[in-house]
Amino acid sequence: MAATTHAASLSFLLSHPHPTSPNPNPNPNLPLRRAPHRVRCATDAAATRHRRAADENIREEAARHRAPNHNFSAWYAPFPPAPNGDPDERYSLDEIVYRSSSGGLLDVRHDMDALARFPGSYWRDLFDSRVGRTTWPFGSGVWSKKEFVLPEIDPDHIVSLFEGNSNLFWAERLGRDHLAGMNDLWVKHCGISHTGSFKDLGMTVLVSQVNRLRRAPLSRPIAGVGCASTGDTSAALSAYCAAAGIPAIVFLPANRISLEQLIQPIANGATVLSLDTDFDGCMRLIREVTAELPIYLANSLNSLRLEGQKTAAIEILQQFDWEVPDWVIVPGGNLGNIYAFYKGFEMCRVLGLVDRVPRLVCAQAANANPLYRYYKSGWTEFTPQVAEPTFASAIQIGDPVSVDRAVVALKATDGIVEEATEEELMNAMSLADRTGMFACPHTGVALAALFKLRDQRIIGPNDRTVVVSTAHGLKFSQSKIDYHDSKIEDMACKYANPPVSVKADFGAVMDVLKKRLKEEILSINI
Ligand SMILES: Cc1ncc(COP(=O)(O)O)c(C=O)c1O
Ligand SMILES: N[C@@H](CCOP(=O)(O)O)C(=O)O
Repeated sequence: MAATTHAASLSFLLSHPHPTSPNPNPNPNLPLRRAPHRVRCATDAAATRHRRAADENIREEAARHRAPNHNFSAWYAPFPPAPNGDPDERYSLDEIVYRSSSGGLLDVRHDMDALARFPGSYWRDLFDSRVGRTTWPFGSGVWSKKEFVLPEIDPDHIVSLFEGNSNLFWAERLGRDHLAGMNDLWVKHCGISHTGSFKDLGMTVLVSQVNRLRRAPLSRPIAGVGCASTGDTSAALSAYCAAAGIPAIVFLPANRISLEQLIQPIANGATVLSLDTDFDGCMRLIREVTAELPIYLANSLNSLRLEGQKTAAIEILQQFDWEVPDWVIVPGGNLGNIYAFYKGFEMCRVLGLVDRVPRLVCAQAANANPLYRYYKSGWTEFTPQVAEPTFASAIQIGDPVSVDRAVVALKATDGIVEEATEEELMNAMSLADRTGMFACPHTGVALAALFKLRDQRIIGPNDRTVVVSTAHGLKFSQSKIDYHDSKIEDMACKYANPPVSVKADFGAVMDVLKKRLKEEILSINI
């Protein structure tokens, strides 16, 4: 352990150090300047003022435009700080460590004093100036917030697939017609992403740090990166490792993930172990294996992942022009993401980008609801469970590693935990699809929680509410096929919309359409 003499000062959990001197140094990243040594003709110069030379790639260009070092830094510290523990316990991010000396979780802490030397308006403007560009690495929604994520990493070590910057969808019809006139309902589509889930946000950070560790001068002996997965972490890990040329090893519970998820690591060249156990069993095994072999652990037990995932929260604020929504609803499984959202919102509050944080709701499948039960016990008793199968298969987790992180997030935001039965989550997903989405069952869990909280009038009609969609619906097409085939035992499948088989004959087709469109046709008097 690299204990230092510094107090583990200003964590973001402490109260807000007021932003002091504006000191907004000119943004080092924009506009891009041409290399002085490259000569272009005068007519070309105006048109291509912002373009790099043809023989230079965007990494090389970024290397020429190195941002000044403001001494921003980050390190690992125990989570939560142990009351009787060593207040100076901290570890460099270049160490390979997943647990504190007492065996607890770790958290990435930032030097908030250094960041707070710039006012909130500086950070808002800087982040806004980077959106939607191709500048390395800031074109990524994660790395556009690099100073809040991994401030010290060299851009040349970053492994990015330009993740983030995901769509924030105004769910106009779902809110108005199906949620008693909600007019400010939004869905943050984190699943419209490179590998089809929000895991890309964390994986770019983790794999970038591994890339840094493996390369000179650190040259750490890391043979590969491994994870246990319900299908999305494995897809993201495999893609980022393949992009960086690093071996990936994934442990999957046999027959419990979708075909679309399974094919992703196979296609990306990962070593795929299909194990005859559930996710919690895979998690136990990967922890044992990474303790024995030089394989770096990529699950969210590793707090680096959450640094990337928290940028989705910052992005939501940015998309609302730095206005804070009232509610954010997140489906929860291993429970890293709910904490990541809290961390992103809280960091923006502490640094003065916004003045409050939203209330968080964690939504669980009733078949895999250890957090919900804990919440209902008044946070008195946490009991891990053997999670039952659920259509929201990526959250079939009974012993979540980040349960303590989730509790901190929920307590600090006056949060709520809700659950959804299989029928509730499939109906919520299918109803959302009928209003133009193509949601995954996990998003269905979050939507079902919204329906309940709206019914109970806990969420009001004008509350600005964001539902976090965590994966792309196309990854879970079999569940939709079963639903629309009404093939699910004990489920009415009330929004099923099976295709109609019709003879290829004009009269037969007309009969079907007249029957189907009867009311619409009558209303326009054809
Ligand atoms: C699609 C999807 N949604 C939600 C979750 C829950 O995220 P977390 O495990 O961070 O709670 C996961 C993974 O667990 C997931 O893959
Ligand atoms: N849904 C996850 C489960 C593992 O979660 P992690 O965030 O701890 O990696 C998956 O897709 O594997």
